[in-house]
Amino acid sequence: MAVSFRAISRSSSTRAFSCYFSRAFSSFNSESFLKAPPLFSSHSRLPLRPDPNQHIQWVFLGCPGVGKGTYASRLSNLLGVPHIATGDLVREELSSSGPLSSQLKEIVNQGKLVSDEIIINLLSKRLEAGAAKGESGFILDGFPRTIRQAEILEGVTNIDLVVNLKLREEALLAKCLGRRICGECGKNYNIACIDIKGENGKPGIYMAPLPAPPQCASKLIQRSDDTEEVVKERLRIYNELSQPVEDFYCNRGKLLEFELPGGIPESWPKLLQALNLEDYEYKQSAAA
Ligand SMILES: Nc1ncnc2c1ncn2[C@@H]1O[C@H](COP(=O)(O)OP(=O)(O)O)[C@@H](O)[C@H]1O
Repeated sequence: MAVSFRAISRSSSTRAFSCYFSRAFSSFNSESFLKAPPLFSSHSRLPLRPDPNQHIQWVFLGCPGVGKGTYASRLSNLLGVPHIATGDLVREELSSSGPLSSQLKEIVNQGKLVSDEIIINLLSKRLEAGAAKGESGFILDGFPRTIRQAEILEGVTNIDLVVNLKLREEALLAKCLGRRICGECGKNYNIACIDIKGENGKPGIYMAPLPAPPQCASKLIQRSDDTEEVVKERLRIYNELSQPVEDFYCNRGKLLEFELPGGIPESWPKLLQALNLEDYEYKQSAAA
């Protein structure tokens, strides 16, 4: 099935982009963009076991530091679909010696967004590579971030579900500043201990640090854009651009809002419950 770009050629503002994306996606095998019914039904009370044949096209939205990567990656393991984070694609490009590298470095280190054109080019290459390996479905993390990206995505495929992760503003900065990554295996850890007291009817929130195991502890690095000044700019830009994207998916009945009640032990079971999913391995290890 060929990807049709007609749907995104409705206005002159999107026409230029549709031409660009016709080229960007021209060799892309649209198998990875086939529509499939959602995995869960909000009316069903039965917990669903992940079905390996199920095609999933989900998006994770949320502020920098909210934990999109953590939860999207856990769900991707559970559901057997790739977790595709546009931030990772940007960082891979940054660490390469490709022509885009120095241009991207300046943008990312200022906390600004990369152009829609560059980001979709990186994403379409990643999807093409995945389709060539037989990947099917995806959980997108960090895309779309602008209304234009959302419109373009909607024009080329059907997104089944958009999960909007939310966390108290006070915790976001601390979480970004505490983030550490293993330079070898790429796993994320966090040294911040967040303990916000409840006030004015708002519940408190406690998020324990996520320490690195011994094999990663000596190899921890901090992202160059996780400095206070840059994180504040990323949060400002996110807050400025996110509302129209949330409205876009809300109007289409695809948005699931999820307020994180705490760290992973509190949030993961509740998120699964909201998605009507069960993680049998996690249940067993938690009960042990
Ligand atoms: N969809 C996107 N559109 C534009 N730029 C993006 C997008 N996704 C990632 N980037 C760039 O990569 C950087 C890192 O992204 P990410 O790891 O998702 O960080 P964050 O913690 O800010 O959500 C962003 O600050 C931005 O420069």
